[in-house]
Amino acid sequence: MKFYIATDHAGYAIKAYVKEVVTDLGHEIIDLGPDSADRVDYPDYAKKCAQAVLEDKGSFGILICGTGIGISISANKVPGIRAALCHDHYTAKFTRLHNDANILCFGERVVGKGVIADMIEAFANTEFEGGRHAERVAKIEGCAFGGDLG
Ligand SMILES: O=C(CO)[C@H](O)[C@H](O)COP(=O)(O)O
Repeated sequence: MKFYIATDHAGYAIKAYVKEVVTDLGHEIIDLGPDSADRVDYPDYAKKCAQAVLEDKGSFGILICGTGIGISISANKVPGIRAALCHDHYTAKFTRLHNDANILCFGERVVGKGVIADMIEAFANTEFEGGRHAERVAKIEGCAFGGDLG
């Protein structure tokens, strides 16, 4: 699998560890910045990662800020992106199974290294289940445009 990763300043410190975990699992990871812990705005990096994931079909993203909230909200403004704010193995597994999430988000100020490694493994090793979930996922884009959900 190929992953793109981006953070804000509050997710910068953990980024090296996350890249190591992804590489150790045998996946590729491309760093979209930032390159220092200087203060930045998370929507800028959410957008960068979301665009990379959409342009590179079949790839996935990892986005990290302090809580994971702002960066996931921002990424989800981009049509076609399903960015999941996860907190544990269960949420990371089920967002692939049921939501076909294409970006994993979490907060550096919220979860520790063990949980992060667990979430990445669950996210990377789980396929979308399809079936009844495919219809629901298809309706998500309807929500994005505020239009017909039927
Ligand atoms: O978690 C976040 C957004 O949801 C940000 O990382 C957080 O708001 C950054 O805060 P500060 O500028 O005080 O470091």
